[in-house]
Amino acid sequence: MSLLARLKSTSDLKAFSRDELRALADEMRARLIDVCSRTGGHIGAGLGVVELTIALHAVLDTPRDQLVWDVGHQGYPHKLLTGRDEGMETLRQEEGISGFLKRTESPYDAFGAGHAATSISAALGMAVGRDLRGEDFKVAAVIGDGALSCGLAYEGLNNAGHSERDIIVVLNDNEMSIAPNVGAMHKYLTSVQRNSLYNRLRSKIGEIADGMGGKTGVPGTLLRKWEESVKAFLTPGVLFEELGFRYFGPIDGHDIDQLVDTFAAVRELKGPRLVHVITQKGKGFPAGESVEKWHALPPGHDPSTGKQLKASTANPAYTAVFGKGLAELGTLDPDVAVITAAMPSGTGTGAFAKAHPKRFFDVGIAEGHAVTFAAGLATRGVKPIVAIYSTFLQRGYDNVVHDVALQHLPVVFAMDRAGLVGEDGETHMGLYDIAYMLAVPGMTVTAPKDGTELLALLRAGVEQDAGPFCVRYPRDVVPDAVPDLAKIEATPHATWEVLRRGREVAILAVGTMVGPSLEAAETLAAEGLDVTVVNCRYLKPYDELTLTALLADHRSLLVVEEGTVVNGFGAYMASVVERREPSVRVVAHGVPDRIIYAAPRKRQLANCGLDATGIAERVRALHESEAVAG
Ligand SMILES: Cc1ncc(C[n+]2csc(CCOP(=O)(O)OP(=O)(O)O)c2C)c(N)n1
Ligand SMILES: CC(=O)[C@@H](O)[C@H](O)COP(=O)(O)O
Ligand SMILES: [Mg+2]
Repeated sequence: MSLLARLKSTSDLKAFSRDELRALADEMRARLIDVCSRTGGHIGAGLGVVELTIALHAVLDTPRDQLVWDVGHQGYPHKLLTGRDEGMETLRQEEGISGFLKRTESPYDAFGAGHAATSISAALGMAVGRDLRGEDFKVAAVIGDGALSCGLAYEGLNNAGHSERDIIVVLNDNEMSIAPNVGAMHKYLTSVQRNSLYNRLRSKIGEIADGMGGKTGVPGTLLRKWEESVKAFLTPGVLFEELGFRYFGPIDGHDIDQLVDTFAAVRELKGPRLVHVITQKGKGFPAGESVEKWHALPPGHDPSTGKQLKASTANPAYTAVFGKGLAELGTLDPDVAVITAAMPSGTGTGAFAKAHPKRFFDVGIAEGHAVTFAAGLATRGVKPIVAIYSTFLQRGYDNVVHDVALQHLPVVFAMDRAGLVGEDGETHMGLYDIAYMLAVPGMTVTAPKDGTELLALLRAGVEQDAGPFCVRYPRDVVPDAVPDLAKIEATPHATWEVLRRGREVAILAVGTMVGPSLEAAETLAAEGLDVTVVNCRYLKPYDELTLTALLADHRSLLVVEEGTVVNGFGAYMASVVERREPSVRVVAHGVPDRIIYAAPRKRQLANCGLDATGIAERVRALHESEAVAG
């Protein structure tokens, strides 16, 4: 029987020998590599924390003790140990095991996440809640070195450090974010970690102590004090100790003995303490460790090489089109600068970074900072493009309003992964950007219907200097063949495109919804219902002339958008039309006001009625209700 199969609860780990724990780690790695080759997912982070996960569950009394994982993308080994081994075959699938941790999935998942750097704050809240209610358990947060580039992590450390609460922070330091980690904190951690002087002194102290009969007795105590002060100078302990934490480490995150012994000792202490653990991201992946590509892999890959088994015949992704166009734009316009918040590959900005390294900035997982930094650049005549996922820009919303919009600064927001994102599920949905950007005074809000229009809108954003400008595009492939950026002209400001002329009902389609709306219109035409289809590439400011013309010869408008229906473009158009032509009915058709969970993107679109079938159905219903109303 495999060791994993023997494990009925995490408390069984306490009876495992150290050799069994090591064998369990090997078994878990093999299982993760195998299962992820079919399901895809965040393989790299999990492989790096196999021993760490085993040690934490072996020492802590989970789920009574609260174990909080930052982001949750490294939670696969935790899932294996907490009753979800079999379910792993459904990882990231509809109604399957989530790719992140979820309170509804298991009592072992103390706190849900998907966005970075929430763990320390959440753990402190739990520790304070425990104390207020007079309860007795431990709370531990595991946070990565990448997440330490995020301001929220310091807010948590700052608050926890001098609180005197009983809380353990485990810093999982693998020198990687998704890409290699960046920033001063990263340099500090690695310079200390690699400090051979400390490592040499530490072993020297050990030798001397052995010669004196160990570290007990008066000379031994002195030696230990000396070691502590050497450590204070040469390890990151100083920084964390100044913040109010007792610091332990750095320790080898793949050495079960060191991990279990350290956590066992640290668990018994009180107050804020931080254990610094050094790990290898992707450890044991047959094709090598610590590689950015192994952060996440698609389903159906070769477990020994990470390569996709079936070559894709699909068109390029919007991200790839954007990335290529961006690099070309950087060549045409020397004032363009690009900013990413730790997502260089995800946002496709690698080609720009390579071609124009001085104008490329990876600021770490620091979305708010990225936005305000861009605002600063814009004050000096630089043309900043913030390439960011829609979901992560939520972190920078105050900065968008306060630092960019109120000062009318021409910052371009290239919002990738806007709309339904598929298997990452609810934490990563880009469903709110239309609503939150439309609400910002002076913000130009746009969405392209295809790759060519994406680049045309990008040009429009960079060529204007009136104020902030955003363009949203999906986690999908483009429907068209895209020419070089130099051959594409900027989309004229505040214009729509009437793609099909009909009567009675006009579909106002936003971005990705243009294609399926045209398809729906063809189906409806075959049934004798002739509808107008408009590509509303500018959501704000909208096209006054075209709207006026539509209001003159249509009885109703169906606004179709891949974003929340609450306060989206449909709601905006309804308020505009109500003032201008109250006899025309406006109906919003977007993502319903509920949480959308993991599933293939196509299924998510269909479930929301945002495919040709769903749109046609909605038009029919609208037309029928108009007919009844006379
Ligand atoms: C707010 C936010 N921005 C960006 C991301 C995308 N992201 C997911 S994991 C990750 C890297 C995290 O690095 P680290 O904390 O060191 O964990 P590791 O993957 O190295 O284990 C990033 C940037 C995110 N999840 N949340
Ligand atoms: C964990 C995390 O936040 C990222 O790794 C995210 O899952 C990337 O999403 P994409 O796969 O859409 O780039
Ligand atoms: Mg890391």
